[in-house]
Amino acid sequence: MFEKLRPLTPYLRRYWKSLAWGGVAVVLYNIIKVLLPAVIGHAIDDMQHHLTQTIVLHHALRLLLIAALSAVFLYITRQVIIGASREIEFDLRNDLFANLERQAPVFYHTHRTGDIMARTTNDLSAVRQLLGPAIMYSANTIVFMAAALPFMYRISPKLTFFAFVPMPAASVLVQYFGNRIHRRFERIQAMYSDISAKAQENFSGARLIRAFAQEDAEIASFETANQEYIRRSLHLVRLMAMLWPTLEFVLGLSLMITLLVGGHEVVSHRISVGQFTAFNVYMVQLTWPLIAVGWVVNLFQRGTASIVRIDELLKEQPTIADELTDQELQDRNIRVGANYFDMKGDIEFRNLSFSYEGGSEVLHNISLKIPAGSSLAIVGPTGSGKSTLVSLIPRLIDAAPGMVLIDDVPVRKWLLDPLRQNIGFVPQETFLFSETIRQNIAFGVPKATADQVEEAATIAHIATEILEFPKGFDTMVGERGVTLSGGQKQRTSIARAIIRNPRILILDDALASVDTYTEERILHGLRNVMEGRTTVFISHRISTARNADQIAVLVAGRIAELGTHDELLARNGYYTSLFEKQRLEEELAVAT
Ligand SMILES: Nc1ncnc2c1ncn2[C@@H]1O[C@H](COP(=O)(O)OP(=O)(O)OP(=O)(O)O)[C@@H](O)[C@H]1O
Repeated sequence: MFEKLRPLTPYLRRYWKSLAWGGVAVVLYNIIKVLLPAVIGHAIDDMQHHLTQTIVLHHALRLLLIAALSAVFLYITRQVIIGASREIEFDLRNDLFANLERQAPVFYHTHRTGDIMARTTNDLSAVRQLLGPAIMYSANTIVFMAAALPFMYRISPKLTFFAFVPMPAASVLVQYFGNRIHRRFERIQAMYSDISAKAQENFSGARLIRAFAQEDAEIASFETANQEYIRRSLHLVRLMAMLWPTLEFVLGLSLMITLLVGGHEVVSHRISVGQFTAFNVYMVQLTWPLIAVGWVVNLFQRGTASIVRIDELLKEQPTIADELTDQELQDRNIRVGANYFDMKGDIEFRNLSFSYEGGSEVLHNISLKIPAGSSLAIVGPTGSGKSTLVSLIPRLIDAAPGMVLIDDVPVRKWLLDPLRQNIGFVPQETFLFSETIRQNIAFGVPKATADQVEEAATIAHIATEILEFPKGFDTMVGERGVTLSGGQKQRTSIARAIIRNPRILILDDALASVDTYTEERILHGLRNVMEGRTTVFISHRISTARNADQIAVLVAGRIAELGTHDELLARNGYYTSLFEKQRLEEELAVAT
């Protein structure tokens, strides 16, 4: 079990001072507490001999002092140990989030959000309980036992021996139940992850579920999962329900033995009534800690199951990360000096072939140069690999080394930060945060001024619509605010890319939801802003593509045609047929 706790070592080391102070407080608390039965025993013995008002008062004061001191040390124990457990939980949560934040986008395709959420909440809380209450109670139990045993032994070795006879049985029981609790708890947590994932998908997919009238089916399916969860939980409850009374029975057994053996010792005058009472008080004091062992074991088992699950996420290495060796970094710095982070914006795909993990090849032997300051439009049938191709530029996915280059340097030999800071990317699926429109546009540019935000919005042709909202740019978006239309979201997303003042702008079908008139005005604005910068845009519309310096037609992962609008029309291929089709559509639209 301790092997499984190894991931906690660095955190425990960080708070060793607090934990050491907690340890000192535990020792002092228990030393004080162990004096209580002795005082009671003396008081009772005194009652049988020479009891005076003063002696009673003395005993009472001693008890008061013990109560006061033990209260103080208990306070310190709880404050320090529970406090440290909260601090460790805080650090773990931060580390977890930071590691999740570094993962490549593909990580979130292969891991369910609900499962990740369950690990960062429920499991984290189980680990905190292990570090706080579980450690505190077990330390208290162990120290109190160690402190009380010499006192009990002094009263009567024989009585001590018999009183503790049932204890090995308790330890065997705890061990046996502990293993089973651990296994059951793991199964419960796995089910909890499933339920969280299901709930999360239902909330995100609310529109789809309503549109397909699948509420009842989803409720039924959720209930099935929930039933399985409760079934597994009740399994654990049954186990716990057996553990506690069994432990209590074992303790009852030892109290009975104490009475039998102790009574005999008193009758034969080997120990006094006071001593016998003190012994019983020790046994009673031991009852709760020993019963708590069952609970503590449960906390330990839950905590270890959870730390394993958390550690899996902590150990996850980002599949896309900086690949420059220190030597390469140094060489590059010397060669380019302070301008290392500067980018001209030349893009090249060199004999690029690409397949997603476990899948067949999506892009085949693509060679293409996009000179800095020029524009490239990519058109092609759906699923032909357009998004895949542009995602390789900011390394959202990685091709084999040397296949994608910027300024003649393979993208994998760029540092991720400067690479991505120089690229404005508008993905196919827009995502806005539940913040103000201003914050959404200024995302990644925290120092952006109000003027810059408005200017970016003007170029993206969204400013007028934003200013019509009662709170203008300070309007909240999403769950706590307005719902923007698909086209408004796209344009906000374009403004977000523009404000970064990127050397390379990539628009992945980012004008699909705006009408052709607005599209033309946005493109016109972009042409001015992107003067001397590189633009790559994917489109299904000829109207978007026609003015680009180069147009690439991608069919089934290969470049089928490449050239300017006029050159491609002259070839009479896919591009021409797309052009004819769209011209016909336009004519029909005008005619009707
Ligand atoms: N994350 C992924 N994992 C595995 N396969 C993927 C992934 N993303 C895309 N693909 C596959 O790669 C191929 C190309 O997809 P891609 O999204 O690049 O096409 P596209 O030309 O942009 O399509 P569209 O015009 O419909 O957006 C498709 O067959 C798709 O199923």
